[in-house]
Amino acid sequence: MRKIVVGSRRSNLALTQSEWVIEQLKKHTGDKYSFEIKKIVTKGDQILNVTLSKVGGKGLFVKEIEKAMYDKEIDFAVHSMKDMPAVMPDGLIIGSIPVREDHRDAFISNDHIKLEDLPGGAIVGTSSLRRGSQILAERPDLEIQWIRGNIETRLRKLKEENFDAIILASAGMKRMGWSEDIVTQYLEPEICVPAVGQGALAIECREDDQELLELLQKINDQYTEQTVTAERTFLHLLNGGCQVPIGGYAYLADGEIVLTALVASSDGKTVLKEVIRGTDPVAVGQEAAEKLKAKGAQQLVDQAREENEQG
Ligand SMILES: NCc1[nH]cc(CCC(=O)O)c1CC(=O)O
Repeated sequence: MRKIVVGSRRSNLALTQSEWVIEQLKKHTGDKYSFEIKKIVTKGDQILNVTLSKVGGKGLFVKEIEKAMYDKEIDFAVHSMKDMPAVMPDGLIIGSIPVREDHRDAFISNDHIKLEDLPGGAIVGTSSLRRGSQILAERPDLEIQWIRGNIETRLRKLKEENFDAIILASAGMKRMGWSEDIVTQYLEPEICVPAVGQGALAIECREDDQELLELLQKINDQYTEQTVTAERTFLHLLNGGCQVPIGGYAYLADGEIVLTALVASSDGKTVLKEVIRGTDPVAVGQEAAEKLKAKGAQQLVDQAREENEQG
């Protein structure tokens, strides 16, 4: 019997996701394998009081985990797809993309007041440029304030601090089994295009671990893989990092991928959006990037990067 060690961040969401993946795998393994979770503290978990986009973005949550994988202290790790960098480091691959949870953002307000009914000047907490921008595009009279911390911390801050509403990923809420009584409304992509990969998981492992790769493929979901590939191709070609509001969401309809891609300014005054259809996920992602660049997306990305570098 092989013992498979799963590296996980120590947040409740990360642990829940790792446990969920182990449960799915166990349906295919019988007692051929045993599983153990090893908790790993990442840099991103340590600096929770700084704006994420200012300290280095997505890589923050995955570096330590990848080192443990190279050192063979762990065999695989479960990440939220939206926290994954566009390009994988040498020797590691995404060995499996399981079926996606809810892709939408969840709007959560005190007293369950809907987004359209919030009074002018109401304060919405988010640390996501993408969410802030799209909320302001819809409701320019609201105020966006940065809020940080894991899901539990943000929900506590909504109650205890001066926020009228916050926005979280539905997927995180649902995975924790909390959504029903807490969420005020789910924001459809027409209102708020989700983060690329939102709701999906990425299982990362060593590329030469054939035995594990074979096992992980059993819980790979083709639909999710194709749609996420379209989204990630777009993100990669825009090369925006965390510094500019970018969103992307794809679904399949009549055998075609339908990708909605968005690049915007942080104040929500400029919103560039394209809907692209096609059968090849990579081609769809490429076309979305090209069309948005033709509309001026690259200038938005470059402008945001300059502002960020100036402090
Ligand atoms: N930004 C952090 C993050 N990364 C992944 C999730 C959970 C949802 C998912 O799997 O996409 C969250 C929380 C959130 O955005 O509210």
